[in-house]
Amino acid sequence: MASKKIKNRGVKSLKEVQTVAEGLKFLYRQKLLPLEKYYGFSDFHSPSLEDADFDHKPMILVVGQCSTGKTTFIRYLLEQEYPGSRIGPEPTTDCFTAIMHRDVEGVIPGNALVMDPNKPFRKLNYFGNTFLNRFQCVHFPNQVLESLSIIDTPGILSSTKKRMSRGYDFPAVLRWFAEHVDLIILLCDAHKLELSDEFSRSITALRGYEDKLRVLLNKADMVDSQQLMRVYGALMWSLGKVICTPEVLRVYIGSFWSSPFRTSENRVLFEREEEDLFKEIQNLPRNSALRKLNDLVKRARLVRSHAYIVSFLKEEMPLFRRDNKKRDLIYDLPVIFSRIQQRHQISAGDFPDCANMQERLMNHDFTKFKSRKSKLIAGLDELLTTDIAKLMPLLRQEELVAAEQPGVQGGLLLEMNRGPFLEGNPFYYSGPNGECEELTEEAWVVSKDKPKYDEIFYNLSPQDGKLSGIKAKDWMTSTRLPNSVLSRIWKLSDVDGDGMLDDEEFALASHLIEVKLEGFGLPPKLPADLVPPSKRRRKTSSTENREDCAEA
Ligand SMILES: Nc1ncnc2c1ncn2[C@@H]1O[C@H](COP(=O)(O)OP(=O)(O)OP(=O)(O)O)[C@@H](O)[C@H]1O
Ligand SMILES: [Ca+2]
Repeated sequence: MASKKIKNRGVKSLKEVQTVAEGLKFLYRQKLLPLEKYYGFSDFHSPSLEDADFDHKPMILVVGQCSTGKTTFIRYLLEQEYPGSRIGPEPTTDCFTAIMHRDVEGVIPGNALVMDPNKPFRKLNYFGNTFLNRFQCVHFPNQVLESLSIIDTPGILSSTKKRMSRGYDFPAVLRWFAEHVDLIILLCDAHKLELSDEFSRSITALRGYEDKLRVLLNKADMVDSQQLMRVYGALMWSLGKVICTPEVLRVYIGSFWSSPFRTSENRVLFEREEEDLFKEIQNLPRNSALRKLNDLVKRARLVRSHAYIVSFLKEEMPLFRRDNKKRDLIYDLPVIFSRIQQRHQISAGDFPDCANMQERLMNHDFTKFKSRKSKLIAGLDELLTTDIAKLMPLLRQEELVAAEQPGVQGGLLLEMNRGPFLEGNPFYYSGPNGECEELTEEAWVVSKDKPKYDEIFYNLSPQDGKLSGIKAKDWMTSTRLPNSVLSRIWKLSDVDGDGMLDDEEFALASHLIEVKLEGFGLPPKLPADLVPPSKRRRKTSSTENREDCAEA
């Protein structure tokens, strides 16, 4: 789905805007940005927003401790390794990597990336050179990436690894990304759940964005059910200490890679979980406008509380003995917070983290703060009370249009709801019209093992030379490969799309399973030399006149 690029059309009032993104940009520039600048919001919280922040495709941030399987998960989702990625038991990823779509493959280093006005990363400049040396964008053609971008991150160090300084504020960078992405996927290792200090600090940085946070309890097939329950409990308890709303956190349990499950014990659970997760990812583009609106409202509320805090501190400063007063004010900040909350009827949730704010305030000269400017605050109140509401009809309209779109396609998401591997839609599969390969002279790669596969095929008692989807599924599931992979194999093997496998299609499926078990990737489309001989056709000028070619 093409992302909508909204040009700055010189909109003068809210009535003129045609899209939600355009409206949000207009409101931001008119009513929020002046306030942010006036009260030095970016010195305390996050840099100001730019047009690219409202236009970009949905983004997913993948975070987690070292070796929890972040890069593996991304490869699984894309069905493709990204250029330069490394996977291994030792800490491997040391860069923040934005994985994006482009027709040509390439890498853009951080310093150049923050110069590009069309990418939403310009403000990362703020985190300095050490960070930029650890930031890059890799781009290549991939169907999933046509509708979303993914951010791979360096592993959060676990307690046993010696803590080394990163040279940049890792939690602050995470927080910046958390603010700008649509979904945060936090991976944890069910097999080795030891949560470190850096983990707690990083999770704290995600506070306020819990609505985007999903936890993946990965490698869950490596432990038995009883241990899994214990790990799940321990995880929720640890997260509960750092995140205020652990009960609403969605945890997906499974093993998110294309290798077979270690045991079949919880297979059905893992499969359902993965299906739910993939559905959520698939729907990201549909919910993108609403998410951007939500984020702007959240930001506006924080800006409002910031304005009250800063102007309060300014007004409290005396002419003399300022240092003492500043110290007292910082010490009293919790009390000041609640006084402002009561006086202006602002909910505590709109306020920044108090300890963080105290730390930041130390480095500021309070006399330089600005006092209250009622006009600016009134504009902001108007934004929150009436302007956003005016965008609602546009939002509904966009949601209706988006609901018609298929959502994210490609990679493992390609075959969602297809083949006999998902409930509710057991055999439906519309054949790939006109995708028959042209007749080639190439031999069928599967031929040499066909007798071996035939034996299994006939043992499964096919009817009229074909194996039903249910029977084929039972057999394919016994390989313990995840359903998402088997579903892809099904799609590739059921060449004529009749929801059944004949002997050749079965041999092809078995061949692909072996390929997968040996650790190779699946082709996105069946290559010519894999198409079963009886399914090979010659392309003629008239489609009706397709002539079946005899077996070689
Ligand atoms: N679902 C899984 N089940 C079992 N092992 C897995 C799973 N996913 C990944 N692994 C293994 O875990 C190790 C770490 O994987 P990977 O490099 O993807 O993790 P990472 O989180 O990206 O690590 P880093 O933080 O170092 O970048 C690899 O050896 C990989 O093969
Ligand atoms: Ca990695």
